[in-house]
Amino acid sequence: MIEDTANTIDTIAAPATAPGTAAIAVVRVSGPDCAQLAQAIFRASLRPRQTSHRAYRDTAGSVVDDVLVTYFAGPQSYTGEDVLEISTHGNPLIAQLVLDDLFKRGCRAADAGEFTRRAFLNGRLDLSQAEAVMDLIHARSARAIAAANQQLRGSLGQHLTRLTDELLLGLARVEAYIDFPEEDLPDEDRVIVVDILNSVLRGTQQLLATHRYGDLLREGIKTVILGEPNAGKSSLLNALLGRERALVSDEPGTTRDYLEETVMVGPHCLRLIDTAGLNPTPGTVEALGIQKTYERIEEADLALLVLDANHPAPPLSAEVAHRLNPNTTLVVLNKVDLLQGQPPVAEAPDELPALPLSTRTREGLTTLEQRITEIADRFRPGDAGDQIAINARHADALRRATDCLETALANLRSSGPTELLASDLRGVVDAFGEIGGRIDNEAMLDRLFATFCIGK
Ligand SMILES: Nc1nc2c(c(=O)[nH]1)N(C=O)[C@@H](CNc1ccc(C(=O)N[C@@H](CCC(=O)O)C(=O)O)cc1)CN2
Ligand SMILES: Nc1nc2c(ncn2[C@@H]2O[C@H](COP(=O)(O)OP(=O)(O)OP(=O)(O)O)[C@@H](O)[C@H]2O)c(=O)[nH]1
Ligand SMILES: [Mg+2]
Repeated sequence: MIEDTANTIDTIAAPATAPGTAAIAVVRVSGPDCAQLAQAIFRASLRPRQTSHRAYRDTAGSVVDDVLVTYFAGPQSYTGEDVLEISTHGNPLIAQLVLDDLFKRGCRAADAGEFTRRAFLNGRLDLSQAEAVMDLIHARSARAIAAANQQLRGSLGQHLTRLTDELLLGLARVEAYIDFPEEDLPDEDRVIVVDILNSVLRGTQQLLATHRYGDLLREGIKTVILGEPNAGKSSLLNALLGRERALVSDEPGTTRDYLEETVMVGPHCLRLIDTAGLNPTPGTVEALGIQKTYERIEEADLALLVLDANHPAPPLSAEVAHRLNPNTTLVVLNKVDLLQGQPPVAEAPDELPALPLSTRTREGLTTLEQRITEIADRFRPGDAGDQIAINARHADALRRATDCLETALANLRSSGPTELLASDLRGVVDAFGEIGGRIDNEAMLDRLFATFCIGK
């Protein structure tokens, strides 16, 4: 048992790799006891950041496994603390024996996210980077990985630092006048501060505009497949998915209730929703299904309208037509394998973009995937630069920042009290700081004011 030292930080341990049989399993340990643990378990002092091949011996001195072990001396580690990484043979039982032994030696089981939490608390990552680690692990598309990678490298933090620095220049001018309550903010300062606030507001709105794309990346692009009964909607879902997920039959009205599946299309993740066919004269149950189809169209980011290419397209009902956005709708003229070289009979309604396809021969499927990718890429707002895609927590903070900025601008227009103006600007600084998890804004302000000349 490791003695409890004056240091109250626990040494935590947990599997770092997923459970199950694999080539290797990694157990990660972080905290002040790592060096002592390494000495006791491997009977050697490990050189930091060098991987050694050792026998893992438990408290009884028996060899548990033949492992590779790496010791990281804090603060040069992922968590900023001393870290041990132990790679065992990839049998979950072996990893469990190692963990049990580590617990016997005084380690505590790590809570979910605790290694990254420690990295944040030790200043290795800001909060948006810590979130990016989680985003990376859960990313379900190449685009989502790219965005999370950028955020992990600090892109969002850098944007916010720029906006904060700009704002602080304005705040400094305002603060300078708080000490002279009898004097009003001079006009030349007022103009400068208004410019600054407008510029920060624009930057904030650019970041906010990436929220929808962030949601699409994190949750997948909701793509509804709709169309007349028997057109091949379920067959299209199966074709995109690459497996027979949905029931397919030559009987119209096969799909009664909608069903949803996640699929990768190029670099994007789609939440594909197969719906009940739009029968103009439905039975009772069918009508319920069609009502649900309308609701799914309403919520969708993207719509695939499937028509049978072999006969004229039925007119789109008003309920459907008004819910379809021409920029995010593709018409699939299906079953072109039956056309025998003739052009499609069906025409896309309302000049919607259409493409021929056969779920049977898979002709046109690659083109469809490309077109979907093009539309999905357009969801990414261009003006916030690179790959920023904020999450709901960021959006919440940025909305509060926007409110404070707008109040501050109104205050400047009406020559309101300088104290209130300063307090609103501090509100913006706080909201920006919250995104990076910065608690101590006061210290940041002190640092900046120390370099800024406010003695007018
Ligand atoms: N084996 C292993 N692979 C891994 C991780 C890990 O913790 N262990 N990571 C965890 O998720 C990611 C890599 N992230 C890491 C980030 C920083 C440091 C680190 O030691 N940083 C030190 C040294 C700087 C350097 O040499 O790069 C530091 O920041 O001071 C390690 C891993 C993905 N792959
Ligand atoms: N020849 C040919 N037949 C197809 C093609 N795609 C689908 N089918 C057939 O068309 C019929 C209907 O297919 P489904 O996928 O069930 O059609 P659906 O649109 O989901 O139909 P409902 O759920 O009833 O609205 C089935 O017999 C399919 O095998 C195709 O590209 N070519
Ligand atoms: Mg169907």
